[in-house]
Amino acid sequence: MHRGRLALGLGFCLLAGTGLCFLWVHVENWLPVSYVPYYLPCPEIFNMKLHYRKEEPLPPVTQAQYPQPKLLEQRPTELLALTPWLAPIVSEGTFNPELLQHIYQPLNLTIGVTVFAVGKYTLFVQHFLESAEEFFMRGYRVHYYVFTHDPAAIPRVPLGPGRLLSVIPIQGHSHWEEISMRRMETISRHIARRAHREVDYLFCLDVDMVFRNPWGPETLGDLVAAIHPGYFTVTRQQFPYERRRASTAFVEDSEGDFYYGGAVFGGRVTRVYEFTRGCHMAILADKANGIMAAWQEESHLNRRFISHKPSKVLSPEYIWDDRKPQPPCLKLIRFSTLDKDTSWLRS
Ligand SMILES: CC(=O)N[C@H]1[C@@H](OP(=O)(O)OP(=O)(O)OC[C@H]2O[C@@H](n3ccc(=O)[nH]c3=O)[C@H](O)[C@@H]2O)O[C@H](CO)[C@H](O)[C@@H]1O
Ligand SMILES: [Mn+2]
Repeated sequence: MHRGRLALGLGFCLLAGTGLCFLWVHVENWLPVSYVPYYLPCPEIFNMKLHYRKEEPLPPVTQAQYPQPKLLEQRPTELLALTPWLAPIVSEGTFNPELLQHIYQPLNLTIGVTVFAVGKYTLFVQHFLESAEEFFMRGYRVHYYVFTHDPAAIPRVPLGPGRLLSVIPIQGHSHWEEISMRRMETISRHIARRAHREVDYLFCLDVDMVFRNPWGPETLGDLVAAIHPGYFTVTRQQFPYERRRASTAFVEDSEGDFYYGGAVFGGRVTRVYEFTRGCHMAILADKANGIMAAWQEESHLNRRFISHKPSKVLSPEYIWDDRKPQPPCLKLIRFSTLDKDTSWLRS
């Protein structure tokens, strides 16, 4: 009698167990997959629902051998106007501002700008915003996003009609490299959470800079890069790319088009999302391997622009440096880095 009950009980347990296993296999297929490699410093990004678009991202360009395009290819005072992949290189004289105004003004676009002001860099915000109000996308709707550890330190600069300022609190970091590199992560999250609903295009700029001449709709494009003022006359072997194979930002001697500056990039908000997210992932992979690229996020940006070509390139008019004299090939300077006391600022 006892044996019979035991056998029945065991049989029931076996049946229930098999049933539960079967159910689990099916339910598991429906659960969202989460990839959380244990070693990553910020694994939450893998669990966030960041994809809000339906389009598929463009596949990366695989390595190809071709001669380096030279900005000063023709005459010393004339800049190249087209890349080998047919992206326009924007400089004074290559576009008609009135015509562009007629085309872009009716589109009622909103242009976003991200700037970071952490630590002593809050000192730059006033001059940056005042000069942007004078020269940046005049007559367009503009939304400035200022990321800072200290919102009280951000001055309330008077803004023109249709122009908005959002101050977004972020965590400060003790190392300037970390502050600078973390921008890729913060920007991609900010687009996913908020900016994709608020702006059509987004420019990501350094704050230690000022606008000196008009920056208008000629700069709008899907994915926009700016040629670094320090390297437009040298060969690609001399570009300060990351040259250690251990880094995800590694670039071969035979690769590279222009050396782009980390202080200016942008494009359509969805493309900037993909771009910053890709750079952030590469930075995380380097971190996991205990490596920091030669020029931090600028190295990752340059690596990514080799395989994901910009659709528009801005000449150094859009990213100059006050410490350099204006060369004859640049008819005007539109946006420039201030001569700053770097060691004091970063201390
Ligand atoms: C000439 C030169 O050396 N250029 C490099 C340097 O650019 P920069 O000297 O332009 O770097 P930077 O000191 O302007 O830092 C970049 C930006 O990060 C923000 N920020 C940075 C530090 C800080 O304590 N608080 C803060 O808010 C701020 O918006 C600043 O504009 O560093 C970058 C790496 O990031 C790139 O490698 C550049 O090639
Ligand atoms: Mn800077």
